[in-house]
Amino acid sequence: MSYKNYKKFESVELVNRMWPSNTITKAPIWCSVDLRDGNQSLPIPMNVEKKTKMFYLLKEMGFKEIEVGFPSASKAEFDFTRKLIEENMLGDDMTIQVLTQAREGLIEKTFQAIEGCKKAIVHVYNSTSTLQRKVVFKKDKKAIIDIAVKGVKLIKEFAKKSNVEDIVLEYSPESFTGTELDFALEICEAVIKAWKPTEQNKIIINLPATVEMSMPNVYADQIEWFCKNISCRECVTVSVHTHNDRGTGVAATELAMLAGADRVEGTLFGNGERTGNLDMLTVAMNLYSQGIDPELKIDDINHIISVYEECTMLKVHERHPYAGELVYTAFSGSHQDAIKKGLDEYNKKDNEYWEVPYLPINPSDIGREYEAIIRINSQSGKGGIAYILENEYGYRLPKKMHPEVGKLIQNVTDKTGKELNPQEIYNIFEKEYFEQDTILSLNKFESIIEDKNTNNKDVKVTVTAEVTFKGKTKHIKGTGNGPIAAFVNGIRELDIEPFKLVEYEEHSMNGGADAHAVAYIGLINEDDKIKFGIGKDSNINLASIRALICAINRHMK
Ligand SMILES: CC(=O)SCCNC(=O)CCNC(=O)[C@H](O)C(C)(C)COP(=O)(O)OP(=O)(O)OC[C@H]1O[C@@H](n2cnc3c(N)ncnc32)[C@H](O)[C@@H]1OP(=O)(O)O
Ligand SMILES: CC(C)C(=O)C(=O)O
Repeated sequence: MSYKNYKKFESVELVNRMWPSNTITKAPIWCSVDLRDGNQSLPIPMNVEKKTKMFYLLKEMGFKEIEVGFPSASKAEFDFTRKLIEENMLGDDMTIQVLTQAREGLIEKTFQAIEGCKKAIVHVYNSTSTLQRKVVFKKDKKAIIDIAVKGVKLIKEFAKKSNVEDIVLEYSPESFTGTELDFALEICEAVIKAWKPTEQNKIIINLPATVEMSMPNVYADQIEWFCKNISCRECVTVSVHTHNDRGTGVAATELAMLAGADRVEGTLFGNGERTGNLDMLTVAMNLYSQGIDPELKIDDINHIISVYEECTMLKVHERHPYAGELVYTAFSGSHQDAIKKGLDEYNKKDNEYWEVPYLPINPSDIGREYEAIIRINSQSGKGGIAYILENEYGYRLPKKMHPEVGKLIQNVTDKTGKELNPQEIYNIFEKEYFEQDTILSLNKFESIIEDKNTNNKDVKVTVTAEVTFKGKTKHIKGTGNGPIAAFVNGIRELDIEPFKLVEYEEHSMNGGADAHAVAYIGLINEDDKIKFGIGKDSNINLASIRALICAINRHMK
């Protein structure tokens, strides 16, 4: 490796740079190039059937401008464009965009492809970069301008003859980021002069980072410089089209929007040449998470992923922003703890804004509500485990019980090193608290409130019960100010190590006919060790007694 083989990207001389102080307040005009730029970079390009499927997805999502292909490139591209038009697949408010090189035969074929369409954007490009002028075209600047202008004039002629009611021209100085800015401006001015746009019939000038060559702030400088220097700015829709070679395609687009871009081209999940195009979904979700309407329908991200994966045969990465399988999941203890507390707090009141630690958006906004937000492995903590037991199984463990249950599960994840799914967690929990070998068990139970007329303080409860203790049947009787106290007094005669009841919580579970009470009891023994028991029953008194017996058994085990 030799870093000396590479040259530094020159910064832009921009006086009174404005974009750093600007803010984004609305969605740009979106244009999906999935069916063209996305398609041209696939090992197996989409056929007409897959393009149709992808088209309907983009339509459903609310894209009004879609680059449907490069009709002069192949039969599939041409046939798909025809199908769209002939089968009337476009919505009234939609415009198709078609790409062509600035070559007569290709332009002619492009116009044949869009025959009969109401409105179309004809997108013509030629590379303008210093490098491509030298090594690909071997032409000077004037000759490169000639290619563009001739192409535009041809489009104008074909447009006059065409039956398409409304034709918008888009011109891309391809490899804009590798082009001297003054030359990019010069060629665009020549194109504008040849096309003669007006405020009502604007031209789209698309400034692609065909290859991402610099930091996103430099791209923003290029866009601001261009917007400030182009004549007839009001007749021009400035469009950006970034790629992701340095991994900053999203950042470059967002800064370009600050710098004056009106329109954004990109693809779903950033499919496209090499490292891909701009991921439009990420930009849209970034807007959404700042309280700005993205003007795209993204509320069923799983559906979008499934159509995308089927059509492109690519996979959305597990860590993909907003969409990846793991992005709404926390394995690590401190994250889980904070998420659980944040969700508890959020669900308590009518909050105006979503604010939950580690979750920039509410996953349910994009249809991810059924996903396990918290997943458990050896990095996880008690908060996450408590979250699973509560959310999946309805057990609201007392806070003081979390360390005990956490340890129970962590012992298993430490041993196996594997992730435990909720069912596996529940199985361990159930075995520990409901299916343990018992030293003490309850066979029959009856409680009588002795003095109904006194106020609560003086209520006396007498409990009679049959229990099995160390394999022998025993009948016990005890009195106390409640069923638990009465039962505790009743079992004093058994040979049970002394304990003190220090924690008690209860809640109901499920509803209607299937309702249960769940009680949690924490006992400390003479060594000051706390152990919890859980009891579940349709009767709250019995739930408490069962919790007490469970805690005793766990202590004596
Ligand atoms: C950055 C981008 O994504 S741009 C879009 C790129 N997408 C695609 O290329 C996908 C579809 N393309 C194709 O199927 C084919 O390239 C076609 C059908 C368009 C053209 O095919 P061909 O003419 O057989 O081959 P090819 O593309 O190699 O043509 C290169 C010639 O066109 C010239 N050329 C390349 N781009 C342009 C342009 N935008 N305008 C005018 N001429 C161009 C080249 O200089 C070269 O000229 P030469 O033959 O005199 O050396
Ligand atoms: C045709 C142009 C806009 C392009 O796809 C690119 O430069 O990446």
